[in-house]
Amino acid sequence: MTTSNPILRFSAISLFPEMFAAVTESGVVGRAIKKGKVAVDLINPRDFTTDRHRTVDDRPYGGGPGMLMKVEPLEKAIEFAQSSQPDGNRPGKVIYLSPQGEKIDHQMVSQLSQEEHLILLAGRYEGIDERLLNKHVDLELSLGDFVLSGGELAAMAVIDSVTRLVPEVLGHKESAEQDSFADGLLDHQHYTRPEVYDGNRVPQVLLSGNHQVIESWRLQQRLGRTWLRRPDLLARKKLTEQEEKLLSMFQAQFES
Ligand SMILES: COc1ccccc1CNc1ccc(C(N)=O)cn1
Repeated sequence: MTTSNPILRFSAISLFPEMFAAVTESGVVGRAIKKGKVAVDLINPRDFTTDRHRTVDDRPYGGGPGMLMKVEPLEKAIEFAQSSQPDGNRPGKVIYLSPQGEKIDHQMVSQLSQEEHLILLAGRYEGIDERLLNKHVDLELSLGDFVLSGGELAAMAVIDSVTRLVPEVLGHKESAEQDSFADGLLDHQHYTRPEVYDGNRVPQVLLSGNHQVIESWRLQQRLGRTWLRRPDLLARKKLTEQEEKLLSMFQAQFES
């Protein structure tokens, strides 16, 4: 079935393409694919091997533990992904997920959501040959300072977070804008039924029906929680006069 031109196309290059069913067959990404808003192609370097054993790993020069991804199959997979770009469009951006990459944050995700074609390279073993990286990779990105056994989970995190920001994917655009980090602050607390849970009541302000007071309380909680938990984020944010006032009231209560 040919979909109308998706807004954004992902090509995931991975030795374990079946892992991507976790995002392509459910939730926001699954629905966006059904709606033809995004597409996710799966490309397996093993399909580009020429030896009888379909070898995809290779030994590291200089010895040491572990293997690397074999250069030829991987390069052919990348070139295949790039060739699958409709004519006249900008070439796909090749992103390599690795612990050595630039830390991903909302700004980066937002920039990526403007692209037309993202080629995500999920590494396995100890990684890839540096010369292949220098030749083909446009952006090396990391989810954080920890090691996964493969880049697939990191690639799926990119697919999910970027897809949320593609216009009309979330339907009620609201929640993407309301996502924490969207404006550099953490999210406020959330409450739902029952009104009294485990002896704790829902904050009265949320039951008041006064939307102006509720919005102000929520903003104050976002400012206060960011101050308490992520002062690094707060330091990067220019606060309005109203925000300054709300935060200082929060700090006064906190320190009283
Ligand atoms: C030993 O694994 C590797 C070694 C080198 C490169 C890629 C991998 C694949 N693993 C990854 C990938 C990404 C992240 C991250 N922090 O984004 C963590 N692990």
